[in-house]
Amino acid sequence: MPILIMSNDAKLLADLVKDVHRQLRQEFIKTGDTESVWTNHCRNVACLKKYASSMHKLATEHWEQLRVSNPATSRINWTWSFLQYYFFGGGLEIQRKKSNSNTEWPKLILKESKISMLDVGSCYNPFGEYEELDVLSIDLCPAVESVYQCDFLKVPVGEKTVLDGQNVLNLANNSFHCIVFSFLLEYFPSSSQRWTCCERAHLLLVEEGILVIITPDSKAAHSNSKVMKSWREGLSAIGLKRIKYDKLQHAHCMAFRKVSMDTVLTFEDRELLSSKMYIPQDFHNPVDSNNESKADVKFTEGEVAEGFTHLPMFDE
Ligand SMILES: C[S@@+](CC[C@H](N)C(=O)[O-])C[C@H]1O[C@@H](n2cnc3c(N)ncnc32)[C@H](O)[C@@H]1O
Repeated sequence: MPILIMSNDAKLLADLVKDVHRQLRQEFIKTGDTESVWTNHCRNVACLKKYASSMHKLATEHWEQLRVSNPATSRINWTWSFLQYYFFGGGLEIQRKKSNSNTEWPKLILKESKISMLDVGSCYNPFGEYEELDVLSIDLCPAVESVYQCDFLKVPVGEKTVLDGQNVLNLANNSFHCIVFSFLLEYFPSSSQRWTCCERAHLLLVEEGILVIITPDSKAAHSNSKVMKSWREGLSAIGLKRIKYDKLQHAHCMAFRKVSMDTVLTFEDRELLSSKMYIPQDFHNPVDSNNESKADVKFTEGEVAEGFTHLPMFDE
């Protein structure tokens, strides 16, 4: 297996990206106020732009080399090959048979044989290269012109998808065959924001549509199996059933199938399910002793040390 040796340039870029994640977490731990931390972050245009150009460069100039030398390490290749299997290679029919229910599944219609994809936190539109995908790429701060500006946490969801220039004004319910969160969820400092993203994905997907979640981790699969299990349980409670999991060299790659339409959650349900979307970094800062959700998750010191402390392709 080829080893990724990070050049000095790649390390600087990765440090910049990691620093933004770290600062957001620190602000959140200090104030406990997700809303104000997020609003301030979104106003910091200089920081967003620096992040966007660093991430773009890191992915296209450095990680791309690894993709070419060892395609099996690529989150982009993994996603594409899973979508081909599911939508064109009989995977969807296999899932219907497996579910063993009498559900009358609606016909899943591909427009002009294309899979409509929403790539959230796209940055540089990595899925734009595939002709069979009709991609709407969105980002808080796009690095390239083909990506639309949109805060996925806040954008209204309704009847239609409405674009205005380079901005997304509205996203349509039940309209996407696939939604991708590639290296997105760990950007957020709170598990409630990660949960909001997943609930929104559920709303936006057609029935039997696929949510792909990719999260960085260079450790062995078992090191964070507890975290991945927790995410799986949370998402299954709203009818997003995990049907594929692979551990790549630097990432966990997962596909969730939307198997049910309606989920009515109480405030308490939502609190509990949000807490399932934790990442080990949520508990790293020693000043977070007031963080109540800490009591819900028991990590041994070893587990914390083995956790996502290595934000993989960012750390090596
Ligand atoms: C680590 S980068 C991942 C880029 C790309 N998906 C990849 O796999 O290389 C995370 C991206 O998520 C974007 N992002 C963070 N919060 C977002 C939000 N609320 N709405 C849209 N994009 C967001 C960031 O601006 C950043 O470009």
